[in-house]
Amino acid sequence: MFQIQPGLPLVTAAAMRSAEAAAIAAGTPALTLMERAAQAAAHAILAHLPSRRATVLCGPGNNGGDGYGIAIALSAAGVAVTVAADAPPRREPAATMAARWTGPVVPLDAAPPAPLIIDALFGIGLDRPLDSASQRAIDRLRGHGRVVAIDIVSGLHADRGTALGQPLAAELTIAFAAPKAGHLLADGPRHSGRLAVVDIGVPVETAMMLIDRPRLIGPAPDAHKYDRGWVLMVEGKADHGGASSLAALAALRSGAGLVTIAGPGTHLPAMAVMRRDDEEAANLLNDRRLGSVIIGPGMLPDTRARGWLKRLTWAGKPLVIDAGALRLLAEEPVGAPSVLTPHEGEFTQMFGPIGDDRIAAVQKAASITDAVVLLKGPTTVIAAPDGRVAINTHNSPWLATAGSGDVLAGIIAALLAQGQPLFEAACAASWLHGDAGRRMGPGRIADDLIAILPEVLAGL
Ligand SMILES: NC(=O)C1=CN([C@@H]2O[C@H](COP(=O)(O)OP(=O)(O)OC[C@H]3O[C@@H](n4cnc5c(N)ncnc54)[C@H](OP(=O)(O)O)[C@@H]3O)[C@@H](O)[C@H]2O)[C@@H](O)CC1
Ligand SMILES: [K+]
Repeated sequence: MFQIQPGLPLVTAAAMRSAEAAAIAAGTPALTLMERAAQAAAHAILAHLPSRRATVLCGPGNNGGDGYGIAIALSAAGVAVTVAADAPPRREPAATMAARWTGPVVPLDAAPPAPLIIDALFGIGLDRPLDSASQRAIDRLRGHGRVVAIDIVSGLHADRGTALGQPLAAELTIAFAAPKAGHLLADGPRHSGRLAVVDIGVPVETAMMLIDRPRLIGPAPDAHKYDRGWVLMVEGKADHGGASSLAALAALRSGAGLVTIAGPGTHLPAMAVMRRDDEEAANLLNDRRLGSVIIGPGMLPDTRARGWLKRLTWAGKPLVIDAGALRLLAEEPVGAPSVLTPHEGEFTQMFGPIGDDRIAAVQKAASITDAVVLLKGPTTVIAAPDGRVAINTHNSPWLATAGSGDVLAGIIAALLAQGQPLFEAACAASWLHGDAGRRMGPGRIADDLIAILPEVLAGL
C-alpha cells in the first residue's frame, strides 16, 4: 500500500500576489517582505555561487527592488557590486530599497560582464515580451558570467513558462515562498537551472502542486491478495496485444494482488495473470473485490469497445481510460470515476489545440469530462474536476518509447485498485513511472520499465 503525500505547493502569479496581499494585510509591511527576500537571496547566492564581483540587472518593478536589496547585502559581505538599471523603480517598496543603494549604477547598455550576473529585471509582473533595452543587456551578457535569476528568469511567463523574448538562462533560480508554475513548464526547465525556494514568511495556499515521492507502507501482515487490489484489463486487439500485456504486467509489478485480462485471446503475459472471456469478465464487474479496470491499450474503436464502455459506466468501478478508448469518449461518455491518460496527439483530438497554457487546457478538459485528466509529455500535467492541478517533473526522456504509456496505465490501475483516490493515484503513478524512466538507459524498452518497477518500489 502507498501513502501518497500532497505535493509541494506551486503558485501562479495571481496566487502569489494574493498570498503577498494577505501577508501585508496581516501586518507585515511590503518593504519588510522585500528586505527578507533580498537577505534570503543574498544568503543563497553566497552559499551556492560565491563570487568577488557581481553585476545586478535591476528592472522597474519590485523584482528590481529585490535586486537593489541584494546588491546592498552582497556588498556588505565584501562583493564588488555594480547595479545596471535605466531608471530606479518609482513604486514602493522598490523605490525605497533603490534609494538605499549608494554604490555604482550604470545604464543597462553599459552593464559590465562579471563572474556573477544577478538577473532582477522582471519577476512575476512580466506581462509582455522583454523591452529592447533589457533584451540588449541580456544579449550582451550572455556567456559572460554565471547567472542567478531572482524569483524567475526575466523573460519567462510566470504561469506558462513560455519565453517572452530571449531570456538569459540561469544556473540558479532563487524563488520566493514557492516555485512558480513557469519554472516547470515549457521553456522554464531549461532556463531556470537549479531551483532554490526561500522562505520569506508568506504562507501560500494553492490547489496546484509539484508531485512528490509517494511512500510505500507494504501490505498488512494478514493481507489477502484482494486487499492488494484486483485489476481487470480489457484486452485490445490481438495484434496490439502487447499493449494490454504491458499494462496488465505493470499493474501486477506495481503492487496489485491480482490481474485478470478480459478478452477472447490466448496470450498471457505472466503465469500470475488470469484470463476470462468478455462475458465472464462482465460478470466480474459485480464482484465488490474488483478494484479497477483499464480500457484502451491496443484497442480499436469498435463495437466491442463501445459495449465495454457502456458496461463500465453501469458498473461504476474506477477506470483508467487510455489510447483507443479515449477516441470513443466523444460518442460514448463514461459515467464512472475515471482517469484519462491522453498523450498530446490524443488530447488535441479530444479537446482541441493545447495552446500556450497547458495547465488551463488540462483543467478545462477535467471539467468538461468530469474526470481526472493526465496529459503525458516531458512535463506531465494532471488536473481534477475539483480544480486541483499537479505537475510531474520527475521524468525522463527515456520514457518516450513504445508501450511506455501502457505501463503508466497499469500503474495507475494498481493504485486505484488499492483504494487510492483518482487524483492521488494518477499523481503517484506518474512519479513512479518517471522514477522507472530515470533508471532506464540506451537500448531499454517498455518491458524493461516493468522489470525496473520492483527496484523503484524498493527505493521508496
Ligand atoms: N510576492 C511576494 O510576496 C514578494 C515579491 N517580491 C518580488 O516582487 C516581484 C514582482 O514585482 P512586480 O509585481 O512589481 O513585478 P515585476 O516582475 O518587478 O515587473 C513589473 C514591472 O515591470 C514592468 N514591465 C512588465 N513587463 C515589462 C516588459 N516586457 N518590458 C518593460 N517593462 C515591463 C511593469 O511596468 P508596467 O506594466 O507598469 O508598465 C512593472 O513596472 C516578484 O517577482 C518578486 O521578485 C519580493 O519583493 C518580496 C515579496
Ligand atoms: K528575474
